This record gives sequence, C-alpha cells and structure tokens, in this order.
Amino acid sequence: MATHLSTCSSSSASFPPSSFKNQTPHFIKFITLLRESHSSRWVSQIPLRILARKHFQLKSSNGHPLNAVSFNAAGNTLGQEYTEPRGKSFPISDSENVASNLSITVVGASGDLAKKKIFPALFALYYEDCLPENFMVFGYARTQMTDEELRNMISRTLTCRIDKRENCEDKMDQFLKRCFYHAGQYNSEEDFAELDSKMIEKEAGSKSNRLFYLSIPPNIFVDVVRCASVKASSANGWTRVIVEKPFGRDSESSAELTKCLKQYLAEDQIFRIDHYLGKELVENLSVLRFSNLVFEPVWSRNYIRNVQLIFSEDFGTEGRGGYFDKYGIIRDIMQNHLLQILALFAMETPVSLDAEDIRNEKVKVLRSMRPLLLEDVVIGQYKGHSKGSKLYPAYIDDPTVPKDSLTPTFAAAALFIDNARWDGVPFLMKAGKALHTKRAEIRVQFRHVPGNLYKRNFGTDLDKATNELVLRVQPDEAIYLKINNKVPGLGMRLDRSDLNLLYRSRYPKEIPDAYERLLLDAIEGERRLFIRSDELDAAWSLFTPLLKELEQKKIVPELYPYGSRGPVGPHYLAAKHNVRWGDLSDD
Ligand SMILES: NC(=O)C1=CN([C@@H]2O[C@H](COP(=O)(O)OP(=O)(O)OC[C@H]3O[C@@H](n4cnc5c(N)ncnc54)[C@H](OP(=O)(O)O)[C@@H]3O)[C@@H](O)[C@H]2O)C=CC1
Ligand SMILES: O=C1O[C@H](COP(=O)(O)O)[C@@H](O)[C@H](O)[C@H]1O
Repeated sequence: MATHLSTCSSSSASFPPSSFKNQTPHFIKFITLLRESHSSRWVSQIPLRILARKHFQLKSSNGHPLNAVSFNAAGNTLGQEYTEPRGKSFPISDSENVASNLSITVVGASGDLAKKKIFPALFALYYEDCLPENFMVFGYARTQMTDEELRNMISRTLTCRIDKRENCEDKMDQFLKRCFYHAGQYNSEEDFAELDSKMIEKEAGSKSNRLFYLSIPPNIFVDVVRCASVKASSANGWTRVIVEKPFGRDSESSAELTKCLKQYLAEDQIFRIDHYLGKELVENLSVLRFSNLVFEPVWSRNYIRNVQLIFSEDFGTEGRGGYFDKYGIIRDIMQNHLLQILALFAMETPVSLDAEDIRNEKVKVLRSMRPLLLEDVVIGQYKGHSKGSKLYPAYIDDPTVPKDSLTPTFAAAALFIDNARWDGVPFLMKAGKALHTKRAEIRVQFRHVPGNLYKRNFGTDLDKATNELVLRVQPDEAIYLKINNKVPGLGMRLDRSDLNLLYRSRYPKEIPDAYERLLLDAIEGERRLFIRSDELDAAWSLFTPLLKELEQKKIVPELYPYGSRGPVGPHYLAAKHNVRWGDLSDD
C-alpha cells in the first residue's frame, strides 16, 4: 500500500470535530477523556483541532505535521516574531489561527496563468478539503469585470479529477461563490485600499491571513507589492506573496528586484515559485535517493558518469513571444527549472527536511559550480517548416518577435560542480521549444562495470551496456532503471531491460498539479519548495556572464526545423564530454 504523507482537513466547532474524521476511535476517546478529566483551564482551552494536529495525522508536503511550520506556537515559521509590513509586530498564536480567514488574491486574474493554473489549482485544493473553512478568493486586474463575470471565466477552466467526480459540480458552485473580483490599477494605492475594504467586508471582522499571488508581468511586481503591503496587507494575521518568475534577467536586475521587494516584505513573506519543484517526480527525487539504501552509496563521481536534465516542448512560443524574446530558453527553463532540479539532485544529505536545511544544501551546490563558459553551450532557434499541408511557423514569424531576433529557443550546456562528490562529472542540460516531443526527464548514466565478465556479449560498445536511471518527470511519470539481464534460454545472450515504476500502473489516480502543492505549501508557510534569495543569487551568478557574452557577441543560434529533434550542436557538445544523450535511444 502506498503511504500518503499529505492529508488535508477543515475545521468545525462541534465535537468530535470534522478534523477528527480520520482519527482512530481510540484517539477521539483519548481526547474526550482528556478534556473531561482535566478541570484545569489549559486542556479545556486548547482548541480541538490543535489537539488533533499535535497527535499525528495531518501532514504538509514535507511530511511535517500540517501547519507545524506556519502555525507553530511561537507564531511563525522560524519561531521568530512575525513582523507585519504595516509596521506592527506581534506573535501569532496557534489558537488564533484556528478561526482565521484566508483570503487569496490572484493579481493578474484576467491572465493566462491565472486561468490555466491558479484558479483550477485552488479549486482542486478546495475539492480535497485542503483550504480552511473561511477562505475567499479575490481576483484583481485592470480589466473591468463583475464578480459574476469572474465566476463565469473561472468556471470555464475548472475540471474535476478523473478519479474524483463525486459532488464535483456542487463543489464547483460552492467554490465559485467564494470568488470575488476587484478591478484596479497595479500602481494605485487607492485601488488596493478598496480591495482591502472589500476583503474586510467579506472577512466578516475576524482575523485574516492574506496570500497574494503575483500572476503578472515582472515589470509591475514592485508596484503591486508596494500597494498591497501598504494598503491591503493583513492587519492581524500573516501576509505572504507568491512571486512568479522571471526574477530578473541577470544578477543585477534580480538583486534589484529582491532589494525592492524587501522594502515592503520580509524574506520569509516572499514565496518565489518554481513550479518544477512542485512536480511529483521532482519531489520523489530526494525520497528515492535518501530513503533507499541502494541509491545513496552510488550517488557520486565514483559511480555516476554523467547526469542529463532534458526539457522539450512540441510547440513554439505561440502567444508568449513578447515575453519570451526578452528572456530566451536559458532564462526561461535552464537557470531556474533545470538548475533547481540539478541542485536537489546533487545536494548533500540535509540535516532534516526543514526548508532551511534543504535550501542550505542546495545553495552549497550552486555555489560550488563553475560559471558557464561559452564553449560549453550551444544555442538554437526554430525555423518554419512544412509537413504535408501543414505549415509550422518560425520563431521570428511571431508578430511580437523582431525579425532579426537572436533569442535562443533551444540550448544545451555542460555544467560542473567542483566539489568532492561531483568533481569531473558533466551535468548536461538540454532545453528547447518546437521540438518533436514534449518531455522533461532526469537521466543518470552510470560508469562501465569494471572488468565486465560479459564484455564479449555486448561487443565493443560498452556505452550501450551501462546502467541508466531515468526519472521521467512528464508526461507519463515513471522511474526506470536500465539493467542488463540474461535472455531466458540455454544460451548466454544478454539483453537490456527496464525495471520500471510506471506511475499510471502503480498509482491509478490523478497526480495533483504542481501548482496545487505549491499553493498549499504557501498557505501552510512551508518554504521548502520555494527559492530563497541566496539560491537565486547563486543561480544568476552561474548564468549571467554567459548570457551577457551571448548578447554582446551577438552569437547566432543554429536554426532547426519546427518539430525536429533540434540542432546538431548538442551532439558535438556531448561528444566533447564523452557523453551520449540518453533520450536518443529511448525515442
Ligand atoms: N503563462 C504561463 O504559462 C506562465 C507564466 N509565468 C509567469 O506568470 C506571470 C503571469 O503570466 P501570464 O498570465 O502568462 O501573463 P499575462 O501576459 O497573461 O498577464 C497577466 C495579466 O497581467 C496584466 N498585464 C499584462 N501585460 C501587462 C502590462 N504590460 N502592464 C500591466 N499589466 C499587464 C493583464 O491583466 P489586465 O490587463 O486585466 O490588468 C493580464 O491579464 C508572468 O510573470 C509570467 O512570466 C510563469 C510560468 C508559466
Ligand atoms: O515556466 C515555464 O514553464 C512552461 C512549461 O511548464 P510545464 O509545467 O508545462 O512543463 C514553459 O512552457 C514556459 O515557457 C516557461 O515559462
């Protein structure tokens, strides 16, 4: 049976409360007796949900008791005093949180990401009973809309899980009733003050926690944070802000953004999202490594020959060319998503699963890495292509992209971690748009078996006989290990097979979207899957010199046809480091 670490619950005043619904009868009896037998005020005053939490069952995504980080007795995540951005400073007690409101404001509610990911993820959390009883969702953007129009817009994007459809329509109606809209400018304190009034009205006077999701272009991040923190932050609970990428274009602009955000927010109020960290297989990477004895001992240069981080999409920048042309694939995918996976993959065993322990280890990896050199990078850009009667556009056919754009839509790079564990092991990244397939995977190629007894059976190409561990992040999540085995029969013929953990066979239920996990964690104050500012600085330090050189030298990307396997450059790059791309043999 699978062990489920993450469970959610909602509150109730009756006894036994709804939060006890998953408790054993034994536990409920124990709490009942405890309450009945203690006349002392301390037990009778402990809210029931807290007693339930302190027992064992509610878990956030790191396996810690739900709320253990954000709702601890000291008041906030690190046990420090919570500093509220309007200048007030006070501890928040556990009991105060029990009856609190949660208001989630999606800034940029009219946009693509909000419709595609954020509202559906919020609904999924609601459906799964992961949101507190008193929660509300506010949409904020410049577009004029009524509450009803927002609800219509959202309702078109909501879906029920394939495996959980019970009462789904009713749940949708209930969810939509909790959604409200406020139109305003992003730099208007007045408009945010009106939003605040609307929130207070709906919050019905009780204590409120507020989460703002900045689903807007980065040039207006700071305006929104200023207006929201000055005029719409919670007066008596926590205020947190989820910031979407891009976090700057290089070290300087990123540092500037961090500095500006920190004028209004403390670091622990800022949740920099990298949605790849919320993907199921990326979460499983550490579990696989640290909870199985067979992997950790081979997780080093002694056994691993190279690691490959591969991302490809079978569509171009359609509709996002304006944004993409300023950033390119290196900033869009490599500097964040792939580098985050690399850091998780390569980190030393953290002291614990606490956010700071994990982020400390990740930052050490990033700081041990060599900045990228131009000679270890190749770039490409897709060109138009016709297949039968269908015409596929070139990147520069996008009307929002300049005709002479040199922005890479494809890149491959070899990175190195100069520490004792990984010295000399190439970490190869490859990312591209408009390729022949959509996939994201981590491939670990092991060294040759020394003095292999079966060399004769493999022939001379030992590369073909090395073990390879693949974590297929998407689509069709799987973890498989390529091994050599004997073909059954009287002879001695060797074969390559896969030991395959295919998620859809093993776990026939829908895997939650990454945004669900991340939103839940932000609500819980769990920061493990969010990027700390020093991680961000270290990540930019690796890529900034290369990005500047590419731009200053106006390096021309190698063209590749839309829908192809990309340019040939990556093959030379891999060969230079004695690597063979693993995805070629798996296609
Ligand atoms: N879309 C995606 O798949 C992904 C997006 N992101 C990031 O998420 C954020 C939001 O993305 P997305 O929803 O695609 O963005 P959109 O371009 O759809 O913008 C979101 C909203 O912001 C407002 N807006 C757009 N452009 C401007 C502008 N120049 N000035 C002021 N307001 C503007 C619009 O609302 P209104 O006019 O009503 O005010 C729009 O509906 C961005 O930071 C993006 O980089 C990250 C990963 C994936
Ligand atoms: O952050 C981004 O990610 C998407 C790909 O995300 P996925 O979860 O669908 O794999 C990518 O299309 C986009 O360009 C980038 O900004």
